Amino acid sequence: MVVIRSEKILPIHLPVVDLSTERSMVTKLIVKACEEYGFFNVINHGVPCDTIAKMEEAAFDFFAKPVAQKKQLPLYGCKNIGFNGDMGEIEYLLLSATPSSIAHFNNISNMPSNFSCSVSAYTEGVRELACEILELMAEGLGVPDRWFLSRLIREVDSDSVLRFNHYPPILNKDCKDRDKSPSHNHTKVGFGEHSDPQILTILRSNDVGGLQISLQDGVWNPVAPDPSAFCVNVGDLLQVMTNGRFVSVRHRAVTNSHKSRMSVAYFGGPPLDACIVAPSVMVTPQRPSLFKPFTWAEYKKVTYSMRLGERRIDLFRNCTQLD
Ligand SMILES: C=C1C[C@]23C[C@@]1(O)CC[C@H]2[C@@]12CC[C@H](O)[C@@](C)(C(=O)O1)[C@H]2[C@@H]3C(=O)O
Ligand SMILES: O=C(O)CCC(=O)C(=O)O
Ligand SMILES: [Fe+2]
Repeated sequence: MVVIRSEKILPIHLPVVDLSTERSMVTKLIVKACEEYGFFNVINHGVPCDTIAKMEEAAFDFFAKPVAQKKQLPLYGCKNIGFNGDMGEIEYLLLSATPSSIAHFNNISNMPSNFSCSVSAYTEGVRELACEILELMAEGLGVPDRWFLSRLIREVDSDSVLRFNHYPPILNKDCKDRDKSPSHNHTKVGFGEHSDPQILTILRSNDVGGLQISLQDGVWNPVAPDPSAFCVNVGDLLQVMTNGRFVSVRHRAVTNSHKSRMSVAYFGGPPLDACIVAPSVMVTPQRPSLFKPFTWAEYKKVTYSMRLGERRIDLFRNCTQLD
């Protein structure tokens, strides 16, 4: 029997972390946000407005081009997400963002030069921000090696990715006449429900809402857009490396009926051969090790063989755990 669960929509305000405030305060706030929401907004982040504006302008220019021209770029995708049949009302660009590939963005054929320059500057800015946040997390968690997380995405062979998502406006005609109540939003799924597999995601969007997070099964919490902030979220690997203290929360993006939405996500990932395991301070008799150790190559292989919404992290749980 197929059970159809009705979805509840409850708007939410994410915790806001102001990086210009006192360090010990910031570390505490970040830890609390990652334990309770897996998501937070960061302000006074240090990435220059000009770098963000140039990247966004170049990306909008790219998405405004005719489809035939966009399709010439091998990094471009439309409607199909991944290789396992997932579809969404989305078009996107997916780029490797390792330190060495950023340096070679200019050599990608068909990539307009203003785009590659602005994307390189942006990627360097958000990678630095991701490293800073990972160091604050390590401090907040009381891990003696403050760089145990940031080192993984600073490495030359770190496997990070940059994704530009463009959601054209779509009015869901099926809903139009059926239910006109304001609580029923006439939207379509642009990017289906999933968790991010890497360590940390740094997401930015224009001022159009669409991101929703799920803190409870069957309940979707729309997140208000804030173009002056970065939305940071815990990835699966960080959940493992904190022995489950931080949560990799499922999220999705819906389209807006009237306005174009663009989000840009930097996914900080480690080198393929990095061993993913929680440091000893995170494992105690009260909190035994929840996950088996694995390499990012192993996790990535499983991830890419599965559908977007599948709970891949469960395959790496220790069987003795209770939760
Ligand atoms: C269906 C898929 C797309 C995805 C790889 C996967 O097999 C499952 C995870 C998906 C995801 C979600 C977060 C990021 O957008 C992404 C780049 C990633 O690392 O994992 C995508 C993958 C993708 O679009 O290729
Ligand atoms: O567009 C968004 O706000 C979310 C995109 C996302 O979750 C992703 O790219 O993994
Ligand atoms: Fe995501």
